[in-house]
Amino acid sequence: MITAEHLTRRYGTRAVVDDVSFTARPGRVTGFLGPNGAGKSTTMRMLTGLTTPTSGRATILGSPFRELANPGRRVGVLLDASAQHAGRTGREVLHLSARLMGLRPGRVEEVLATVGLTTSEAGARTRTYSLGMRQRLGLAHALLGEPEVLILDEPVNGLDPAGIRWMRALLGDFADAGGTVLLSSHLLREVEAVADDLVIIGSGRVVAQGSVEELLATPGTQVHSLDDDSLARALTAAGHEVTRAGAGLTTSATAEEVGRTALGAAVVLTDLRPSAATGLEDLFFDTTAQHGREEAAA
Ligand SMILES: Nc1ncnc2c1ncn2[C@@H]1O[C@H](COP(=O)(O)OP(=O)(O)OP(=O)(O)O)[C@@H](O)[C@H]1O
Repeated sequence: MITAEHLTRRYGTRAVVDDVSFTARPGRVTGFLGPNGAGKSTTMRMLTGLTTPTSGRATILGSPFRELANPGRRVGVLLDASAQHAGRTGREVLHLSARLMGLRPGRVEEVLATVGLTTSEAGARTRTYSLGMRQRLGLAHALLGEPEVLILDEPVNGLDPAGIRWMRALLGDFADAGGTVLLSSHLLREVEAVADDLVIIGSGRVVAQGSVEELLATPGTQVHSLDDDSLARALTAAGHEVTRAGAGLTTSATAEEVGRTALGAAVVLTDLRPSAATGLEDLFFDTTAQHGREEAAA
């Protein structure tokens, strides 16, 4: 289990992560999706204790990451696949970490086989690796300590379609065995293929979250009003789901229900239409376009 509670990180006066809350549950692959610069890496760095939040809190398996004893055996982390020592071989990188974590002999060979790095690839210096090989080594490193939780920043980046299919199977098996997986991506198609749940972020804020099925099946209504806060409260109180979509709201309520709720709450509607989010792609564009990025589903 990974929990982010009101995580905020400011640089100067700018909040690059702004009040981000979500839970990644065991047995599920949670995709953390957003355009370039949305704040995914900064959030992951806060989850793993590398960046201190300005406010808010993150826990993994019930504790802040920095308080976990032997964290490599609880949480596998892949934040930057290029961060490995360029002059070491893949096998050396893994052996060093295995020794630090006190792992059983044979674990390195096991994990190399899991990620599909051949004997000759494992024996080559990492400076010669392609991006796809780096991702496989990074994943091997994350899996090495047989953790319960995986936190992976853009792990699919650089993999070919067969590699993406392989990654989906591997992460799916990890979650099926009770593990928790959080992986980020700026590419909707990649994450859609891998994730059970999604947290979508734009300009540092969570703009939508839920299971892929829920988010895919977003029939309902898009609404703009002169007082979205009051309308959101009234709709929620009436039992409807409400998602912030930049300026405006998306809700599970029908247009008539929105109209009646707005009347009861004395809120003036300025726009009311069936939700355009008929698929994840629409949803992703809807929720991120207002945040100034168009290339995200490229
Ligand atoms: N140390 C820092 N100082 C100042 N600004 C920073 C710092 N680290 C990140 N930022 C800014 O915070 C914003 C979010 O960056 P972040 O790397 O978290 O985004 P991201 O969603 O991971 O994007 P990408 O997909 O491009 O990696 C960016 O505008 C970035 O320039």
